[in-house]
Amino acid sequence: MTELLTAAQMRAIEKAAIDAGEVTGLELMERAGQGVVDAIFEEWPALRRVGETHRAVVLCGPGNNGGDGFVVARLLKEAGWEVEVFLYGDPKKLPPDAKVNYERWGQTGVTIPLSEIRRSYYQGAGLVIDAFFGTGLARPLPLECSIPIRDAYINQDQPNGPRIVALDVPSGLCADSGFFLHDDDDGRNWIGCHLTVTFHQAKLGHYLERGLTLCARIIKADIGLPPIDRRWVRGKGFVPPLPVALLSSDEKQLAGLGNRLGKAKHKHHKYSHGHALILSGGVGKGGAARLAARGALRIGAGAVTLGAPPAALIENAAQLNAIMLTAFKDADSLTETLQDKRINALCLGPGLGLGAREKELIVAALDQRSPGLDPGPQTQAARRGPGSSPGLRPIVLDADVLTHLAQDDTLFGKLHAKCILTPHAGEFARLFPDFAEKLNAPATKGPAYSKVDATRDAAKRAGCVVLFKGPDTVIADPSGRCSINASVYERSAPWLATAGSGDVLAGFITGLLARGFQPMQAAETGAWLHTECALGFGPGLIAEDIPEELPKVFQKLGV
Ligand SMILES: NC(=O)C1=CN([C@@H]2O[C@H](COP(=O)(O)OP(=O)(O)OC[C@H]3O[C@@H](n4cnc5c(N)ncnc54)[C@H](OP(=O)(O)O)[C@@H]3O)[C@@H](O)[C@H]2O)[C@@H](O)CC1
Ligand SMILES: Nc1ncnc2c1ncn2[C@@H]1O[C@H](COP(=O)(O)OP(=O)(O)O)[C@@H](O)[C@H]1O
Ligand SMILES: [K+]
Repeated sequence: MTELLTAAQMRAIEKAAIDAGEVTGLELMERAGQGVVDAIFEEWPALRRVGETHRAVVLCGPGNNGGDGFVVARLLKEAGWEVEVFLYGDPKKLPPDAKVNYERWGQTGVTIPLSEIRRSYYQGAGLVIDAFFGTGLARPLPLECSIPIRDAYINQDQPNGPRIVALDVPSGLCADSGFFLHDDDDGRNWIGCHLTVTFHQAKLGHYLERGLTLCARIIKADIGLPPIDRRWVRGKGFVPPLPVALLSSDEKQLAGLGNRLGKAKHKHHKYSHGHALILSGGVGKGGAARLAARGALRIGAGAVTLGAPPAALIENAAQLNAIMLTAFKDADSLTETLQDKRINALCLGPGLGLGAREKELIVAALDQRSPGLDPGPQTQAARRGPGSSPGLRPIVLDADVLTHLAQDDTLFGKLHAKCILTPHAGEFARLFPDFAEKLNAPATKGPAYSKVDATRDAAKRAGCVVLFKGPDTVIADPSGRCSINASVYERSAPWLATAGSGDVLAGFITGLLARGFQPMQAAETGAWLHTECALGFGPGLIAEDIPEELPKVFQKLGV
């Protein structure tokens, strides 16, 4: 699984390798620069053609990101390019490795102070290298630096305008949060690029917030560092928190998922695949719950029952076939239904309603204890896992339930380790106003408080898994385990932002819980499959299409 790193984790990995004598900082910088040049030629093979004049403008900053820029300048020059290098800052103050590369570059070319750059420099340039700031950005991007990048961006519209390549991160972007650091609204955030080449591992900021649009495309250059060492993570002092997993489509992850999803195959009857109960709202309000129910059934729950108020039974009966239907007059009837130990996962929220009856239903669902509860097919794993609390049913809490929880501290206090909260940004802000305020405050200093921080804090406070939706869906549990399901780059599916899509996601997760998945695993797998369905269907997708795409995704996974 791909791990996303913070700037501090990246520095710690680098330091450990250097301290162990495995590599020097200078070697890492050389490999970084070489990795960038290789990535550029791979991305745009025409730039490699010999016998043609190619020109590059390299914009260097005062730290090691600038040092990488000097290496790129030298290597391009060695490949026959005309190269102009500009430096923001005082060359005498460059850190040691960057200074060595500044001097090496000085043997073949000149370095011009950034203050002398003019728009005309971009004319005829095939490449602009943004090496102002990387993981060390601590304050907003100086205007002096953002203007040249903006000018390059303007020039890109000219015939043969330059391709802009960001080293590590587009300068100005906080590598931990994906926020653009700024202290006012003066247009500094006019940055962007065509390609971001990062080193060793991608950083959190590439997959969060503005990073999703500013990085354009990410290539990871291998600079020969070892993977993050688990012992450091467990040992005292090593840059906690844990690295964040990126839910991607790499082969290892696909094989693991296929394996897990395929596990229930050989069970004997429908109830050994679990039984999910989804509560619906009143008359005319059942669509969201029906979408969730369809999602739960398609994802493999053996049986799915929709619980509706008596007045809404006929309306639901007219629309459901494989999904069973039952009436809940009040909380007592829910408690009675929950005597059925085969019901092993619940979903409350989509279209449920905001009245007193619904609140009582939530209390009944959260309070229920059933000592003989069937934990589902993956019994052993479920018993061992952190969310295992015998007798408690896993519950997905979405939509209206999140509003109830935001309004009532007692209700919030009833959350337990088998709950999963699935807020979108608005719901998150109602539920966790203090974390949302920190998250939405202007990001002026690096590292800025991120969506990962907010989701981890929320999971800790709630004592359960929180899945914070968006194109960058962040999932965390109270222990700090965290992952991102990012619908960007090769997994971009903006058409997933369609009415009812979140209800289907809630249903997917509920169905996986019924199948015995642990809460964190159910949330991660549900979110990943949700995006895969959208990718498989393509534009034009409506919420009803999402569950119907699952069989094809399963086929691809070999389930
Ligand atoms: N880690 C690794 O394994 C490898 C890392 N490598 C490369 O190193 C990069 C990280 O280098 P880095 O730590 O020197 O930070 P970088 O981003 O160049 O900037 C720091 C400088 O900028 C300054 N400064 C900050 N904000 C500012 C602002 N707004 N306005 C003005 N100044 C500001 C800050 O000054 P200070 O805050 O101390 O005053 C400091 O002088 C990384 O992204 C990658 O490209 C590779 O070589 C391969 C291996
Ligand atoms: N730009 C986007 N790209 C990909 N997925 C998105 C995007 N915007 C939202 N989503 C996803 O779409 C779903 C929307 O859910 P939600 O906001 O609850 O909508 P609804 O209430 O209409 O179902 C979530 O799973 C979210 O992660
Ligand atoms: K940069």
